[in-house]
Amino acid sequence: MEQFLLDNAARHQMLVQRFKPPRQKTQSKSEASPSNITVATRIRPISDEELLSGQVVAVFPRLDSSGVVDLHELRRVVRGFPPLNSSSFQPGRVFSADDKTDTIYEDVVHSLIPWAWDGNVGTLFAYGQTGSGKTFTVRGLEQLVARSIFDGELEGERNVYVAMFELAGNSAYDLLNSRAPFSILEDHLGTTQLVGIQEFSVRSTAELLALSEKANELRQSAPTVKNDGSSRSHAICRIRIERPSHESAEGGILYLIDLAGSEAARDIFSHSTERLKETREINMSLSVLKDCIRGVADMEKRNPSKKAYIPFRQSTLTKVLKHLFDPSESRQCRTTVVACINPSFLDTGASKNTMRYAEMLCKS
Ligand SMILES: Nc1ncnc2c1ncn2[C@@H]1O[C@H](COP(=O)(O)OP(=O)(O)OP(=O)(O)O)[C@@H](O)[C@H]1O
Repeated sequence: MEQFLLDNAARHQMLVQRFKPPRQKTQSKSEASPSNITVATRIRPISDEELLSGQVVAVFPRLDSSGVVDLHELRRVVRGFPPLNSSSFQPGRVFSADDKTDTIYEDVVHSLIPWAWDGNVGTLFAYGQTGSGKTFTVRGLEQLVARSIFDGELEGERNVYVAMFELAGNSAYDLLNSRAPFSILEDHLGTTQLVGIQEFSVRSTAELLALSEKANELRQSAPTVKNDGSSRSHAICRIRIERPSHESAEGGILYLIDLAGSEAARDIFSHSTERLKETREINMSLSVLKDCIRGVADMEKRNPSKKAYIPFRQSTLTKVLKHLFDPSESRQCRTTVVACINPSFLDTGASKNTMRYAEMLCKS
C-alpha cells in the first residue's frame, strides 16, 4: 500500500486541491463539554525528510474555525484511476502545524496549574501513533508548566515535589534514580503507592527543568518504522503540590503523561519476539486507558451518581492513575487529552483511529 501511495502522490495532491468540503452540520463540543475532560488534537508539520521521501500531507484542518479536520486517502481500484476517499472529523479543539506549543498550553493546559495548586488533580495525556509528536508536545508543555508554577502568579505558599518514571509493560522504572525499578502497590486505604520511588523537592523553574532533562535522557527508546527515536514506554511526570500549613491533607497533583506510541499491525512485521511482546503490551495498556477515559466521561455525562464499571486494574498505567478512574475516589480531577497526528498520507489509518477516539471523547 505504501508504494502504491508514493507512486500516486501527485494524483493525491491534485485531487486534494479539487476537494470541496461539504457543510458540517454538528458543532464541535470540545471545551464546551460539561465533562471534566478537555480534548484537543495537534497536527504536526510534515518534516523535510518525509517530503523528500515523496510523502504528502493528507490531513487538513478547515480554515473556517469550525473545528473540522478533513482526511484524504487514495482508494486502490482494479481498473481506472484511484479515486479520493475523504472523511471529516471534529476531534475537539484543533491545533494545526503552524500552532506553537505555547498556544496549546494557553488554550487547554494552563488551567490545570491553578487547579492542582488549589489541591485538585490535573492530568495531561498526549496520545497518538508512533512519530505523531507526543514527546515533542509534552516536553514543550513541561517547560511552560515549570515556568507557570514558579513565576509568582499563583497565590499562597506551596512545597513542590517531583517524581518522574516510566511504565513499560508491567514494570516501572524511576527516571530520577538511574532507572531503578520500583513497585506499584495499593495500600489498605485503597490508595496507589509508588514504593521506592525518589521524589525531589523543587524550588525553581530551572530545578524542575534540570530534572526533566535528566529523566528524558534515561527514557527507553527504540527505532520504529515511523520514528527512529520512538519512546517504548509511558513517561509520567508527577508534580505534587503541598500546602505547608496543611501537610496532612492530600496535596494537589499534576500529571504530565507522554504515552508510548501505538503501532499499526503493518508496521511491526519486522519486530523481534521481544519487540512484538512490547508492542502488544503497549497497545493493550492504551486500549485499557481508552476504555477507562471513555468510562469516566460516560459516567459524568449520563449519571454521575451511578457507579460504573471502569477496568482500571487491567493495566499498570491505569492502576497508577486510579484516582482518575476508580468511581469510589472522591478527588476532584480535570483531564486534558491531546491527540497527536502525523499528517502524512502514509499514516492515515492511524490518524483516523486517533481522531475517531478524540471525537468519541468529545461526544461522550
Ligand atoms: N509540532 C512539531 N513541530 C516540529 N516538529 C515536530 C512537531 N511534533 C513532532 N515533531 C518532530 O517529529 C518527530 C516525531 O515526534 P515525537 O518523537 O515527538 O513523536 P512521538 O509521538 O513521541 O513518537 P513515539 O511514540 O514513537 O515516541 C520528531 O523528530 C519531532 O521533533
